[in-house]
Amino acid sequence: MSGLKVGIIGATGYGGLELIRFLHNHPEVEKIELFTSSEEGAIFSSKYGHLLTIHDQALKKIEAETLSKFDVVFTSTPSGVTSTLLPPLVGVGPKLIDLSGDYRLKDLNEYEKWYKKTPAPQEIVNLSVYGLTEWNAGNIKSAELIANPGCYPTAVLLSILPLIKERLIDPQHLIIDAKSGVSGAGNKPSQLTHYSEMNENFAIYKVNEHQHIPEIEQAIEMFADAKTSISFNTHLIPMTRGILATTYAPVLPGVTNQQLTDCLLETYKNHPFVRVVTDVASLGTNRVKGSNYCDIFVKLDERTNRATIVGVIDNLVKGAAGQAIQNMNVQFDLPEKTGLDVIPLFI
Ligand SMILES: NC(=O)C1=CN([C@@H]2O[C@H](COP(=O)(O)OP(=O)(O)OC[C@H]3O[C@@H](n4cnc5c(N)ncnc54)[C@H](OP(=O)(O)O)[C@@H]3O)[C@@H](O)[C@H]2O)C=CC1
Ligand SMILES: CC(=O)N[C@@H](CCC(=O)OP(=O)(O)O)C(=O)O
Repeated sequence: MSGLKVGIIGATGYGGLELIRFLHNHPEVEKIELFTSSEEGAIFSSKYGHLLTIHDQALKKIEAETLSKFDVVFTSTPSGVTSTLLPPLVGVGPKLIDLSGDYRLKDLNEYEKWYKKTPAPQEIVNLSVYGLTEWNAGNIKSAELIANPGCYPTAVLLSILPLIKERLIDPQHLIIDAKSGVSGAGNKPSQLTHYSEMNENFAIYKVNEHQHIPEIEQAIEMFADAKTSISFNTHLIPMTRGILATTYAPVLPGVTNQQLTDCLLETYKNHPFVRVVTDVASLGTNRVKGSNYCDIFVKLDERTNRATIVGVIDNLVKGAAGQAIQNMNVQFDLPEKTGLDVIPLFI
């Protein structure tokens, strides 16, 4: 299908801006309209000067009637918003792709516990499809509502799922240590992201309480058929974009380094956005910056019989807007790279 009409709710946020950047060059997208909850009528390029002459349109009010006429509606809003915003739009026309955490957790008690918000109706959560593209394309294809994965879960899951599924590592003792750039926290200022407190600082936050813990555990059960309790912690790095997540996992008896690497290569041989890096010198956030790539790496520590597994993404692209558009491509039978085939920024 070509000539897609796309609406973006939360266009003024960081995820929204990245959706616009990629959809602007998407050959099958004919029209992009931008919706706001707080700045109706504002000219978008007067808020974001880098879009001058490119997106000079006025921001529109969020109305179900207007949105129902689009082919796709992306929502890039804080958690707790789409749980009430999206149910009236389900099944009335547009494919819905939600970048927030509101539809990712199937157990509503878990959602309430980790997000501390009122959950969406269970029947709508039940029909939502988890949008980890490389692992769920079959279901994504026909989904009415996609729960786009969180940024950390994307980096973690793409790197560890193949090794758990092939029973090369022990899922019961996973220790995951993840670091993120500041754009992961969105554009709303906070104490955590305050420049003078974040710059030249390296901090741990949400210790043992990060909302992505149940999401990662749910996906390990869903895609690799293993129930597990992970240790997962997150750190803020004084840079704008990027996530690097390192998992430490015991390998099962007799497993070799070559088997671990071969498993990743085999799993992703037909997936253009996941690159298996074998030279660690080529691994880092600037190798994926601005792009939809996820770079992964594994190395066995023969002294401890533990594997060190690394996943690297740009949190705003593969961790948010890029994966959301990759999912749209799957839904509309387009090659996954359509509109996303850009080279990382590197420098
Ligand atoms: N930043 C990242 O790296 C990632 C973010 N996410 C998730 O994606 C979502 C968006 O993140 P991000 O873009 O960083 O966040 P931002 O804070 O940058 O932007 C969120 C936008 O949501 C809109 N908004 C706020 N309240 C409401 C409301 N009540 N109704 C409708 N719209 C509202 C605002 O626009 P306006 O005032 O114009 O309506 C705002 O610009 C979040 O749920 C986040 O957790 C997921 C993966 C990665
Ligand atoms: C650096 C930073 O603060 N990152 C955010 C990522 C938030 C996110 O993407 O979370 P949901 O989509 O699950 O709400 C965090 O750690 O909470």
